[in-house]
Amino acid sequence: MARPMILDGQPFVPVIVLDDAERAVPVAEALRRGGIRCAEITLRTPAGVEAIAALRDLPDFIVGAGTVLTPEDVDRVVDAGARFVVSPGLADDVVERALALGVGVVPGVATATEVQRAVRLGLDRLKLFPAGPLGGLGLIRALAGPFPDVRFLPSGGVSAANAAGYLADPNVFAVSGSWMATRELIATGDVDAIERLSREAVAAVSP
Ligand SMILES: O=C(O)C(=O)C[C@H](O)[C@H](O)COP(=O)(O)O
Repeated sequence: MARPMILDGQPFVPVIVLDDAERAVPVAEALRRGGIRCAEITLRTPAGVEAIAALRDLPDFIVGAGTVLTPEDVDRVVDAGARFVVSPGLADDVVERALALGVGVVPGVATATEVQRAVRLGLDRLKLFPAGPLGGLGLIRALAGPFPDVRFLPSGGVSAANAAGYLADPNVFAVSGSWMATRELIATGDVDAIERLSREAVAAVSP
């Protein structure tokens, strides 16, 4: 039985890479108009922390941080208002700091060894990264054998074409990716496309 978590009820976690923090609010509002109410703002760009701060008080929207690599990263994104942190890989000190601060934490795993270590840290929601190259649903099915209580957030190669397939798997709690708000759409300010792609993603999994 999975413990409650901040991303419950959010099947899509957009991965947002911002070159300019001023784009954060228009992008998040476009996601929200399309029916997506959370985003992972990556620390891949220097604008990341400022963008998280810009979104912390946006109503009906959960902001988190991605590419969180160190405990110091956890501190600065939580200070800025992040309510969950995501990492590409598994680092015990990052997980421990996030748990101590009481924010959601979804580290990346790619092997059974890493799943086992994450479970021992007390986690049952893990990002599978990079999901596509690693084997996608086939790997999730295989890992669900020894780890039936673990639920995954596939990321890396998730698209409009395969998102619904992932989400139909009982060991997937959400999918993440950049396809509905690519760096290019963000840079050109094409919020209409971001809204449309978000709406299409949501519609594809709605009953
Ligand atoms: O930035 C991070 O911290 C990451 O872990 C990587 C992202 O989750 C994937 O790069 C998203 O993959 P795409 O949807 O294929 O673009």
